Amino acid sequence: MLRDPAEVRSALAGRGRVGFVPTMGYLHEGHAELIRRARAECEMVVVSVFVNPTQFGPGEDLSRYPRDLEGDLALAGGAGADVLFHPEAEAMYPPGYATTVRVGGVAGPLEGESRPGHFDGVATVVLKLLNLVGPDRAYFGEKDWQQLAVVRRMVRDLSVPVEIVGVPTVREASGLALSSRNSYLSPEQRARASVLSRALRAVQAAAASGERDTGALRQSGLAVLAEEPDLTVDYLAVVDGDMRERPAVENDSMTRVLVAARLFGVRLIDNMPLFPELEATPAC
Ligand SMILES: Nc1ncnc2c1ncn2[C@@H]1O[C@H](COP(=O)(O)OP(=O)(O)OP(=O)(O)O)[C@@H](O)[C@H]1O
Ligand SMILES: CC(C)(CO)[C@@H](O)C(=O)[O-]
Ligand code: BAL
Repeated sequence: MLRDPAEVRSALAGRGRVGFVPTMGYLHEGHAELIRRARAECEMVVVSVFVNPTQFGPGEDLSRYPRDLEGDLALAGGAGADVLFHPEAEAMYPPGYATTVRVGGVAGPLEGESRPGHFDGVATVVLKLLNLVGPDRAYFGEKDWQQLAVVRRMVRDLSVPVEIVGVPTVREASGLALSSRNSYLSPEQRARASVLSRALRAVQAAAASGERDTGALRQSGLAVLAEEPDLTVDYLAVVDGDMRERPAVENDSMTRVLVAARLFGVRLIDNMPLFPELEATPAC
């Protein structure tokens, strides 16, 4: 394990192609899938575990975010990581730190509206981590679809020399997307949280039966979410590859349905392609 940001690059120098998996820890099988993909494609695999304070808003769950460094070391190593990078917040943001990366466009709607400043924190820490590690490829989960779009935009706009790889969402048998925040839920609550993926599938089914009106597609998902009395919808949106909602959807592999909702006080997000049969991992 490495803790000093100044040491990471030198530890990797001359060791071949580097794959990087940035995380906030409390690793699960979703993270393991990213690490295995990196292991299959790169000579060196670096996983970072850093609960980045700048991407949490006031009143969000920074102080109670789950942590388990021993478990993370075991899971990351088991999935094929060579190095676990776990910096201190003070080392990443030393006194006097005064720079923020702000992505426009794709970062604006949805999570951008619900969590003001969130993507500034994500973009800033991801750029710092990419600069510190210097990977050839960096792996991000499709579970955070908008985050993946924000990172791709930033990397293109700032000419960061890295290939961004998106990895499909790993789910429980119930359909629930794996997420560190699922640990806030009891087993019974977790079973009920599968309502999110059922809502997304209902939207897919409506599209498969020919519906193209965005409002009607949304309604088919909202109707499923309404079956769960303890759920508050934050958003359910059908968007294009630029995260824009349009009156009618196009039969495009980048058309996506995204949902965010609060269930038993826990904020969960998920997404699926509207036309799964067209799904193609977008080129870097
Ligand atoms: N179920 C999953 N399948 C694939 N990738 C995932 C999954 N869950 C998380 N990831 C990816 O792992 C990386 C690190 O995510 P993070 O550490 O925030 O985990 P998380 O489970 O998404 O946590 P949170 O509950 O805070 O959203 C991100 O690129 C994220 O998209
Ligand atoms: C990309 C990331 C590690 C930045 O802190 C975080 O947003 C996450 O875990 O998805
Ligand atoms: N996986 C997204 C990180 C966050 O919610 O802050």
